[in-house]
Amino acid sequence: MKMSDYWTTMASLVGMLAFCQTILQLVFPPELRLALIHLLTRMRHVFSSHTYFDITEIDGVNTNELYNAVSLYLSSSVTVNGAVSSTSNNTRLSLTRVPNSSSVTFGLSNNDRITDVFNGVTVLWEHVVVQRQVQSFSWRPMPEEKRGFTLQISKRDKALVLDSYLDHIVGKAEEIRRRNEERLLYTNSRGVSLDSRTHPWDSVRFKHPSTFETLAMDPERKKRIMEDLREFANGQGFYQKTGRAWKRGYLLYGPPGTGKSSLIAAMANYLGYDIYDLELTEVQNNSELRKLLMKTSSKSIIVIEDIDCSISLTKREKVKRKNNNNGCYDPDLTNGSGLMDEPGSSVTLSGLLNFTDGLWSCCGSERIFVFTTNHIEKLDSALLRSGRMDMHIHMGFCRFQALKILLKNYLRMEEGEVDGVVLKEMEECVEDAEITPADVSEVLIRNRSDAEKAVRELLCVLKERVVRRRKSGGVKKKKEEGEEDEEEGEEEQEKRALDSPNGNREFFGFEDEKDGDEDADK
Ligand SMILES: Nc1ncnc2c1ncn2[C@@H]1O[C@H](COP(=O)(O)OP(=O)(O)OP(=O)(O)O)[C@@H](O)[C@H]1O
Ligand SMILES: [Mg+2]
Repeated sequence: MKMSDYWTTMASLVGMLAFCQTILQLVFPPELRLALIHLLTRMRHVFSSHTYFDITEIDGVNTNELYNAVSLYLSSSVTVNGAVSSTSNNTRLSLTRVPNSSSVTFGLSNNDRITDVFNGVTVLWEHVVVQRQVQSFSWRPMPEEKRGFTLQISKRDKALVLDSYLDHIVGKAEEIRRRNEERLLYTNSRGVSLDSRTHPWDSVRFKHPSTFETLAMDPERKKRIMEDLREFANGQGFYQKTGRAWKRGYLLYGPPGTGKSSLIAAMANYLGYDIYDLELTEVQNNSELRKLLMKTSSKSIIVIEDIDCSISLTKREKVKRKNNNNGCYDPDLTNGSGLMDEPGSSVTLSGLLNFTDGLWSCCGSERIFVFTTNHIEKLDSALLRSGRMDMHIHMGFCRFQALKILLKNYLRMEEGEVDGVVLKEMEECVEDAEITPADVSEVLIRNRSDAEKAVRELLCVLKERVVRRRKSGGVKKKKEEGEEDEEEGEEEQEKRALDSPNGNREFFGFEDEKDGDEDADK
């Protein structure tokens, strides 16, 4: 018998069995009917070219996590770009909105089907809902309906499901869950009791609109950061294999208004993480800092803004001056700052480094530390040393690529829609103008109802700034260094400072400090 004949015969047999099932439902009493239906279903499955997997909502008495995961997963495959995909037009969708979420999710209605394609294999999902038989007594009341998903997959592709499809579904569902839930912004306040019962962090809903799409930044750098974040979030296996704590540190530096806080918000929105905004000045000592860390959840970003303004670092430098032994100061050998003078009285650099680096940083997992500063040169070399913060990101003045993103954000103007001559002029002067994205935004917001006017005014502002800077000697005639610009210079400077111990001292302002001290003494 030919293969095709074989399958045709099988298909007619399966069809016949299905027909018998329907007849049975009409003719026999319920108990007998149920038993025969079971028998016929089994026979149908034996002769069918497909394998079936049942995923019921309640497994014994416990809720089946896989059911919820499939439900969420299918809700995402139903909506692609807002359009209904991979379902026939007849498919009914149910709409749900979970508490604390602003987004609506689609789901498969009762007894409807949907196809999904994974690694080139098409599978069929059916949402099976049947009425549960009435229970006379139960310790745990069951829902009236018995719900489950049936996955139909070709027998030859069975291994695929067991190997990777279900893992894929669980991973995707987790991602959707995080995306749908609203994120929280936590902050610490002074004097909160840190006993085991109270929560030292206050939280509010975090609804910052900043995303990587709206962030005005060079697209290449943006892409690199996004890849880095994605790799981190998906890197559980890597961190386990290499024996590293599953955490990552970013140092964002640059002038005010260049988007450091906006980048943090974009990171949180991108990964769906909560933010812990740690106010270091409110933390009384290292042990309080440690307790705060212990009460953060995983999948979170722990932020310390303006780290150079933190009291601990200033104190540390004062102690360093007192203890200075011919400039051979090593922040890692001493235990940091004011500790020696005032034990336990304040947060010290070593306490902070333990917080990010030491054993305590590993309680919990999947955490990102972000420090920001306007003055990287004021930071202690111990914080900048390699291995401390994994990525140093310079947020600089607005450049042409970033400017175009801002025009799109605020005026909805694509590159082609702006007058070519004006755009060219902007390109020529934007770097010399040394304008922050915040200042550009301000001009655009002010004139957002009239895009033409906004662009004209922005060009005037840029030109004025260039003229002003030229007068004050801030702009060189023409950059002979070509593209070797200031940003590169700053990063180079940072590297050089770290490489050389003497350079280090200058770069991190140890020389300036003397003046500062003298001022203070006066
Ligand atoms: N790179 C950017 N992309 C998009 N918007 C930006 C960017 N930089 C600044 N802005 C705009 O300027 C405002 C201030 O930016 P933001 O608070 O992120 O700057 P910052 O670098 O954190 O400043 P500070 O050092 O003062 O904390 C933001 O609300 C945002 O609208
Ligand atoms: Mg900020």
